[in-house]
Amino acid sequence: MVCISDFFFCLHAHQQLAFPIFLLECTPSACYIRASLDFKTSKPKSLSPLEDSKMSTFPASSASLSSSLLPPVVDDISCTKQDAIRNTVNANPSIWGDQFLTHDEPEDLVMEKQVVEELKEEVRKELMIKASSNESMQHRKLIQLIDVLQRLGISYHFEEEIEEALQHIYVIYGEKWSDDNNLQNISLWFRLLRQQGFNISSGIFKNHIDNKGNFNESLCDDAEGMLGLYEASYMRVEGEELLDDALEFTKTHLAIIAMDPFCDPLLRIKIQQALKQPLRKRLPRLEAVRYISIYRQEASHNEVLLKFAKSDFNVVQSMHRKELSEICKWWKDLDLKNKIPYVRDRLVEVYFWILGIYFEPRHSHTRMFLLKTCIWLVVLDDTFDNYGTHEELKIFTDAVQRWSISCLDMLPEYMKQIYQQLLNLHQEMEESLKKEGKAYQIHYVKEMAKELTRNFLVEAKWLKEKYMPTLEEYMFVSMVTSTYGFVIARSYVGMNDMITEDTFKWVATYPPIVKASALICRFMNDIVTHKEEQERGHCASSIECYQTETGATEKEACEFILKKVEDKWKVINRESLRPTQIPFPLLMPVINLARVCDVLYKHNDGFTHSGKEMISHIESLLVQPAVI
Ligand SMILES: CC(C)=CCC/C(C)=C/COP(=O)(O)OP(=O)(O)O
Ligand SMILES: [Mg+2]
Repeated sequence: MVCISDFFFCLHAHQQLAFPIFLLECTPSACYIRASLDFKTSKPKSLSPLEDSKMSTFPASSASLSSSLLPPVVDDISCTKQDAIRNTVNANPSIWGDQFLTHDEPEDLVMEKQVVEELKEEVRKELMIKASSNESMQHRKLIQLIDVLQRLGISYHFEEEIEEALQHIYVIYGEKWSDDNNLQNISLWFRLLRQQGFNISSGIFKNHIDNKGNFNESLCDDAEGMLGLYEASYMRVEGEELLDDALEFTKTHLAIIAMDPFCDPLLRIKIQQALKQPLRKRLPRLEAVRYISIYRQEASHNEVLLKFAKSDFNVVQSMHRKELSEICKWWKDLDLKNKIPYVRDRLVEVYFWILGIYFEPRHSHTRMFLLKTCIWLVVLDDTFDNYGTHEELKIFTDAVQRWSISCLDMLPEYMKQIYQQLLNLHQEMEESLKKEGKAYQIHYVKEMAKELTRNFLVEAKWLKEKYMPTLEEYMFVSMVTSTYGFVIARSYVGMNDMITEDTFKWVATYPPIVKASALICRFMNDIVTHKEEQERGHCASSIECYQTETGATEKEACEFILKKVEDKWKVINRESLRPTQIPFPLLMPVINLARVCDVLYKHNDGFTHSGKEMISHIESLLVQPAVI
């Protein structure tokens, strides 16, 4: 009999918190908990604030944790009777079936690729001509061109040129946008520069305020200007009251304009879409689909840009379909859908999520690694949140901390494959990174996986002990279990040469922008999933924590949490202003991850239960070609 008696201390990346997980005794075929070092009775000296918190009563739903028959897959686990209490909620099957398993390249792809290559150079020239000019008229056209390129989803071809062009604009107009008093142009200048991380003052908008401090009512006649100001105001940081006011003012008046029966139909659509979701929160790839259809209706549209955007979209879509088909085959071979049926089969939705982080062809390799580990993440989340018993989860967490194939024997049968996959995926990536001299990166992502399971285990413990954390305690743990730190670190693996060891160290400390993105995900997810989760048995969410702490109603709690989401966006905006702690382009996955939540979790849990809107998003990215 092999005996392993061990303490594990959970070290949070930067807070240096420590607490024991458990004491184990294992045999190769069976494993059980010999003694559990309870948080309340076995505190080591340096404890997490979580451990010192008072335990309060948690209103567990009567429907929670139903004792049920174990499926055959776990029959051979030796565990105590109480360990066998598990949730058995099975997820709805994927709505996509085998639709994405194969992919045939469209016949006209070769031609589309040719169009892209030809038009790319034409657009590049135009960009360079405008960027090298000293005339303010050309500069006006330059920022309009950059805006269109970004919205059409083709700016990734010209990242260096756009960076240089905006640098140039910043040097000339860092304080004030030319003599042009046109609100649409000022707003565009402001938004583009802020989006690119240039710290320009919002004071310029004071010109549009009367002596009582209100925005001039005359602006209401300038719908395009108001639309521009509305989009610009979403670049606000904490304390920018002027932009808070601008947002309220434009929201109110744009809604009135859109209701006017004489409003131009295209303008009405643009306003309605903007009010539904501001540009700052839109996913670039979805924006490309939307904007191609809007732009072609604009009288002033440029035919070359439109053609280029359409062909490029279709070329990239075909590449995405190839990636997805590869992943579908991998997933089918693993057969986890049948082996562990409690897991949500949300392959396509995960792919959508990853495309939200980056869609560009150059990230294909990293995207595939990220994709596989994120699919694994859903398996992990459902194991912790749904199927695994507390004791099994402790064993699993321990095995992840040890990260060794020798741990396989201590795991319950159904967990073996999950664990094996974890090791395989990282092994595979490590080998590929070694060739590029970047193997060190794997160490950091492994550490974040360990941290993630430790925090998942804290939540499992809260549930088991019916413990109600304070909102602050909850945020501390749940920003990690949002999985965004884990995902952001992975999005950097093999990404490009800007990535250094410091990049990974940076993510691991959850700097403000990472924390903000993670909490946006956590809060938006909580608002739409907390009811269903509480019914099936889940640790308290931010909604329950806040309600318990303040006596607020559920509606009030949701409003409070939603307000926090807006505050976190202000943090993202502030933290993306230069000088940034890591190179500005590396912040894009962090920002995009926050954007994904505004699509997935705005009205319901679009990830778990793909509704009409999500289906339409996924189809527009992966099924329907762009047409003009
Ligand atoms: C690409 C990414 C980031 C994938 C993550 C998938 C995932 C775990 C979603 C949240 O599920 P949930 O609603 O069950 O979350 P939680 O259990 O944290 O509430
Ligand atoms: Mg979950």
